[in-house]
Amino acid sequence: MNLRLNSEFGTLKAVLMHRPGKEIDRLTPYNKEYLLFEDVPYLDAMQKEHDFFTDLIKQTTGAQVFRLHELMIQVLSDEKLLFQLMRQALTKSGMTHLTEHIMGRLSTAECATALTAGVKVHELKRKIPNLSTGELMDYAFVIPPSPNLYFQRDPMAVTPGGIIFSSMKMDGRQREADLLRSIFENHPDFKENVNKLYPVNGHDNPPSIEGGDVIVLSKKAVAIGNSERTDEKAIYHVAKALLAEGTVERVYEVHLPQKRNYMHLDTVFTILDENLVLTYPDALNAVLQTSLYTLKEIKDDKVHIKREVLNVSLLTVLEKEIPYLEILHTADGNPDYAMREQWFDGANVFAIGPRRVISYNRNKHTNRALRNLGVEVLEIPSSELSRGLGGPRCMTMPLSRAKI
Ligand SMILES: NC(=[NH2+])NCCC[C@H](N)C(=O)O
Repeated sequence: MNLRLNSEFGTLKAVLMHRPGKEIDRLTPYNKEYLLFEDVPYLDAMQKEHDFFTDLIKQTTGAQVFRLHELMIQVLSDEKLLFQLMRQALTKSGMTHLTEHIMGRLSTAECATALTAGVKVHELKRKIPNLSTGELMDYAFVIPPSPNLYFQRDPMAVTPGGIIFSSMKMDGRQREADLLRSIFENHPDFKENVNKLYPVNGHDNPPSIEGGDVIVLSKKAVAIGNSERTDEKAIYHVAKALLAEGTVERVYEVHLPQKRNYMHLDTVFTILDENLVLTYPDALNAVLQTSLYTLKEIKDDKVHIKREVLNVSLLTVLEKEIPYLEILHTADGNPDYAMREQWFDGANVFAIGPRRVISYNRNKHTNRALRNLGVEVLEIPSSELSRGLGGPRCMTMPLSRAKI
């Protein structure tokens, strides 16, 4: 599989998803904020909604749907890799000395679950009775959970020039990117086809960037949100790698307001076809500053790039890159409904083909506006999935699409 994508809307051929699991049941009213949830979801209903979503993708596109848990089990048979991930997962609680102990007692599938759902002291004691966990209370996490894993969009990004492995900003999501990187760099189906653009080798603590901030504008241009989650230093490094690779000629840095409902660029707009963009109306006014990176020269193996501050709005950038641009506002521009639907990711639909999208059923004003324009809208149930504040695009990591 050629792990490069040259559009946001070519007919979907392969996608990676994660079915929400036990990690969701770790959320409580007290940790939900730290773990970036708005509420405490009901897992059974959430899984049903997610299964509906996955089946719909399979039925309507015939695309191959990879599941994170299965890929994890496949790569974790490599003990060295498992050791590395397990040790890292135990760092926060200061329990790295338990790494081999845990690996010796749990099957590979159980280790995969432990790495995503987390493990509490009392759960571990049931498996390993004479465990020394020092000061840790029975209900403390030995391994913290990763409830945001169903937002597979964020731990990496596939661009026309290769893959960006994220460096997650928020404490509660940091391990997600390492997990994805371990899979893509080791799984036989993928590893030969990874052209890694980021992190740059030798960077121990790379500046943060998250996949939701990366949008392919065209074969030659990529936009990256400078946001609550993505740092301008990361954008600089990614721009340099992308421009040096040669497929992409322009990288835009789009400055977003640092607000929860603008957390990533894909909360503000998505591209549905060669010339159709769905956007939250306020965003076009709020986003007023962009910078453009282009290649200056490559001399003696050194890459030199140029950054120009454009001081133009997001709309101007989109108009420049997308010919005959047609903009559709969420909720058809009605400010009250647009605001409500933006909170539940109205602009964050998932394009499975040109003018063919999957959208939350709750965003009915946006869905109606899309249909009026001739877009095929496939709705998915959204009572529980939406509680993590991410939409259909956030929940998918497309790996292959028909070329545009
Ligand atoms: N690509 C996206 N917009 N992802 C949404 C992620 C939501 C998640 N709860 C977070 O705060 O990180």
